Amino acid sequence: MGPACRRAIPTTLQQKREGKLEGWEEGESRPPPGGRAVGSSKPPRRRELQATASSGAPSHRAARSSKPSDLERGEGGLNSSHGATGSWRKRTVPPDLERGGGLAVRHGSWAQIKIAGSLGPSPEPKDTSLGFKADVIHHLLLRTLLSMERLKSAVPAELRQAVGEGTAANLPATTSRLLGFFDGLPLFHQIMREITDPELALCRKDKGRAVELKGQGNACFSRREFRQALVFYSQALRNVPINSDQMDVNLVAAIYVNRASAMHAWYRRGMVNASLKKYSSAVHDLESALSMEVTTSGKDNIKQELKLILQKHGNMIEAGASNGDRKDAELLHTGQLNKVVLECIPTPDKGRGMASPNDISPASLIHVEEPLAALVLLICQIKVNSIAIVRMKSMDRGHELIMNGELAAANGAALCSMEQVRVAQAIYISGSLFNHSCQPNVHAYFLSRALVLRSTEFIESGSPIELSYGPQVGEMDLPERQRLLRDNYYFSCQCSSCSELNLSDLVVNSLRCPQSNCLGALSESSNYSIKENFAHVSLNESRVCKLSLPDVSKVDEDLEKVGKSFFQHSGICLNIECGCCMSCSSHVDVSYAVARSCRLTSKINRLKELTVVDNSLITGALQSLKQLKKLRHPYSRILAQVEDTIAEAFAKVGDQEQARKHCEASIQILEKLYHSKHIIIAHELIKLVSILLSMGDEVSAVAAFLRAEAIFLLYYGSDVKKILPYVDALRGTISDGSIRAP
Ligand SMILES: C[S@@+](CC[C@H](N)C(=O)[O-])C[C@H]1O[C@@H](n2cnc3c(N)ncnc32)[C@H](O)[C@@H]1O
Repeated sequence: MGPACRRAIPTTLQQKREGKLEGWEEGESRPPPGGRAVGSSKPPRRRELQATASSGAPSHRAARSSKPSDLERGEGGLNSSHGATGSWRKRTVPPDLERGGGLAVRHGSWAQIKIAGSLGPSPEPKDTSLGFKADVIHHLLLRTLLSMERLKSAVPAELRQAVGEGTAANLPATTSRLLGFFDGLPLFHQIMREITDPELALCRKDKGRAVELKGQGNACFSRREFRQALVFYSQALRNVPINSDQMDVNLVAAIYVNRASAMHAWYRRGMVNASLKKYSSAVHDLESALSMEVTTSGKDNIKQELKLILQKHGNMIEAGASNGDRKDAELLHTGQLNKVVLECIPTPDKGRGMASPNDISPASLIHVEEPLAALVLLICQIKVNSIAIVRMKSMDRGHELIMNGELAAANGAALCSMEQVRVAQAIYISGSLFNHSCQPNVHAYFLSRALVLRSTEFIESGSPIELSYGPQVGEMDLPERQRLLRDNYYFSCQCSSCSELNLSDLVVNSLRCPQSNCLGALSESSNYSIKENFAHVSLNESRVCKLSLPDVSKVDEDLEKVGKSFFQHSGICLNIECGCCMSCSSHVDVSYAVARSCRLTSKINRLKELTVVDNSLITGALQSLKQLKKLRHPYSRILAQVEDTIAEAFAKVGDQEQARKHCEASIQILEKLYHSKHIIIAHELIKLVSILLSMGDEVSAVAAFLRAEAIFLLYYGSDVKKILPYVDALRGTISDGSIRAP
């Protein structure tokens, strides 16, 4: 089914539609959500679309239904006209169709397929040139048109217009023309054969079963399980009797329309989400819609909507709003207008720290502070209570190409790698009251020398507000973080990631279990001794720290698979030495595995040093990758890095399909090590965008870009333009459609 078209409907016709039809027919006692109880005098529900209207969404969007019409008898559903106020409305039926069974087709819009099966006394069924009773023809046509968009898009524009603008007076003429057209269309006959084939459609019918399946479909729809709803509706159609003697016209129509609604739910939900400024959700829904869409015109419409979302998103940044969630955006607004209240509070194990008496929404501006100017020292050695001023530096020409609008021409050769470089060290009086966390909830960056802090997640009132002094979970394992903090800042980290077992630390530098079906991790250097509900971590002989073990009922599936022993043996003493699987206790020779892994990694990394890469080098690197995967844990950082290196090499030789595959593999690992909204994922997604654009896959590029942008906004808010100007340039390029495959 194609998405609702964005075409304006002439006012007079629209007015006719809006004014004409009354009366919801008896039928469904419990329509799917938002569909109004048929026959009820209550106004239809407004929940989602009211929100749409109040968010100032364009009216053509507000007018679309996000519910199944379950109109059953031909008049439920929504009018897809411009100028709607965003409330639910009855679907109106053009006057020309009120006389009996009939249909009108408007290109590109499922919602505009009108069914008027029982609006008035049906005329006597007429035999047609096809030899079917007229009512059967109509419903077979309906079935055809609803389930096979191909047929709909085959109708010439002129005929579509004639049908669309038809009046009661010329109904016989227009429907005859339509039938005449279909009669001469081989595709139509093929579809008719399929529909009337007893094997496929007309035998083994059971109306009771069809009703039951339709009910199950509706129940799924109510729960928003659209895929399953679709399955039930399709099964219902297979069971419903379709012949002139037994066919329950209304039942057939209802199932088709509900099925169409289920198929279309993603699209409509995407539109509603877009109107609510939930851009990430909107992109997800539209991608689902795109994957189900079979027609080129429908796909084009969805792609068009994706681009529009991108533009809207851009406007939102202009307005200073940040992430894609409406609630967050509202909270952010408050947060920005009324500066977040901060309190310096005592903490149990880190001295003083910062918190707020209020909840803080993601991307809120927490703090801005100029340094004590006299004490700004270039790359000075003073570390305690001073903060390193860092800048993001491009490591290749990718960003420059974006800014110049030349990314596509570069054919993915430059992948927009970024690195952080320290340019100065300074003292910030209030800034130095923020404690460190290896999984911070605040991101620190600099506008010139001013320190800016922004929340990257929701922070509950009273919770510690902490930034990272450098080391972070995902980037390095626990012993390394502890060492760095001790060496540079002279404290032993007590943050939550250094106090409780977490997945990332177990896998980041790990070897893989030799048992092929085991996801267990093997540390190459740390030993764990489990006593009661704690794991004591040591490196060689020296103690690193003590971790509490999370409740097994609360740990995620991955952590349980990776470190089963931690949970199975809680309460008793157990040692897990390095080289021993944390899940099944299998052993590997650590020194051999590590040495071989190093050799393989450096072979692959040679690709990075070469400006010209040839295919034989890549083939060698792929072989090394294969071997490396046998040694390293699938979520290990080394694998993420080499996947990234190989992606870049493939991009350089112009094999974008392979570049994409490896870039995506790298992102998947990084999502395990960090989290899906970490800024490192955003930088990787920009590389992916560059690859996708080189492939000419604009739709996927837009989706990846939106994800990246949402993360950047979380970290930099409206400052993203100043810190990462290429993001804005890239958005402009994508949304004005100027990038084409080279
Ligand atoms: C920049 S100051 C932060 C404010 C400090 N807590 C205070 O009371 O003034 C850095 C010091 O705070 C403590 N600290 C900060 N983060 C910590 C952490 N994650 N674990 C333990 N101590 C921490 C350490 O003593 C560190 O040297």
